[in-house]
Amino acid sequence: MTQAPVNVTVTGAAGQIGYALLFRIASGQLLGQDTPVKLRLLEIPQAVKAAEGTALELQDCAFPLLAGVDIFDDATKAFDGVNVALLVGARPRSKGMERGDLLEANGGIFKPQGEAINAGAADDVKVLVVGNPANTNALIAQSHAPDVPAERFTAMTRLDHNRAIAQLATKLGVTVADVKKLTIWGNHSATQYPDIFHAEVNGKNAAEAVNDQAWLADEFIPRVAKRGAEIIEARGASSAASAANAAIDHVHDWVNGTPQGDWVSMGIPSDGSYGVPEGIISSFPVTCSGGKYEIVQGLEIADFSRERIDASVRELTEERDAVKQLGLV
Ligand SMILES: NC(=O)C1=CN([C@@H]2O[C@H](COP(=O)(O)OP(=O)(O)OC[C@H]3O[C@@H](n4cnc5c(N)ncnc54)[C@H](O)[C@@H]3O)[C@@H](O)[C@H]2O)C=CC1
Ligand SMILES: O=C([O-])CC(=O)C(=O)O
Repeated sequence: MTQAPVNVTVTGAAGQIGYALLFRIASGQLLGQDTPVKLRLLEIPQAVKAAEGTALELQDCAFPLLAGVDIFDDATKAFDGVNVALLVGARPRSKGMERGDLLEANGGIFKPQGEAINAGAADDVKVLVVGNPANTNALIAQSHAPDVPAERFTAMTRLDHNRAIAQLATKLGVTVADVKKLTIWGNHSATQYPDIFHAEVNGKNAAEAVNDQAWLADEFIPRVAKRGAEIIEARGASSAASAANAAIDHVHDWVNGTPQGDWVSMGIPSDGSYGVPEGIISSFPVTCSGGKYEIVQGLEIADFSRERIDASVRELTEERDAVKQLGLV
């Protein structure tokens, strides 16, 4: 081992994404093969026993990079000294629950977690919110962590990004490695906009290579945007391994950088770029280097894209206004 362990806190550790995520973090796929990790698992009291079971299995893997596993049911303790926080545990929508109820229930989770991050996180903390509604949950946590730089709070749209790359590669009969510069704009919801107009396939413009507006508007965009529902319908449970994979990709690239000539999609606090209101946590094309991300600037946005970006951003501002009314931000 070449350095001190990095503290990685995972909330909802006993859930299905947690189970797919923890082993990959412990094996070095999150931060790299030179970086030992200490896992700090946060669960609600009823699920601590299940988290303990997962910890036994982590031990049984004898991962050389795993420097320890601690389990908590108290957010303040779980986030003490955290360098990378993966906020996965969230309140799912139950039958008859209105959107406002869902936002309020999640406020009860992400407000205290934001406060705990503010109180105890390491100076270099990076936060990824996976639990839905991810963008607005990230906004809630961020607004309760005034001492942490706002840009450290991010929301996951990497699963949407990866889904879009895979659909595009299938359509064009190329490999996923041939597809670059795809963008997810907006919310991690059915209003998100997967944009292929700046994407490249083997160096050629992807929209020109597709040359099929009907496929783009009526198949590709809705398929990517509603893929979560398609998985639930097929599997009887929501995406777990692919969500964990995307969380690994998101943090890995944030920490280690994006490859030259490509970019990724991250839900990040808007700086006003591309007409997205400052402060809301919306998905943008970004490049990462030296542990920081930067929005890709200067992309031309035609009317087709503008309408769709605006619709998703409108939903995000409505969510922000709703949590504002609830006193959560
Ligand atoms: N952003 C994205 O692309 C995706 C987001 N998701 C979301 O990720 C979240 C987790 O999904 P799953 O693991 O499948 O759910 P799950 O229900 O299997 O697990 C959630 C876990 O969170 C725990 N939890 C609840 N409240 C908590 C709290 N206050 N502190 C700590 N832990 C808490 C629960 O006990 C449970 O073990 C859901 O909100 C889901 O909608 C899922 C797929 C993709
Ligand atoms: O829809 C869900 O609950 C899970 C999700 O976010 C996704 O698969 O994109």
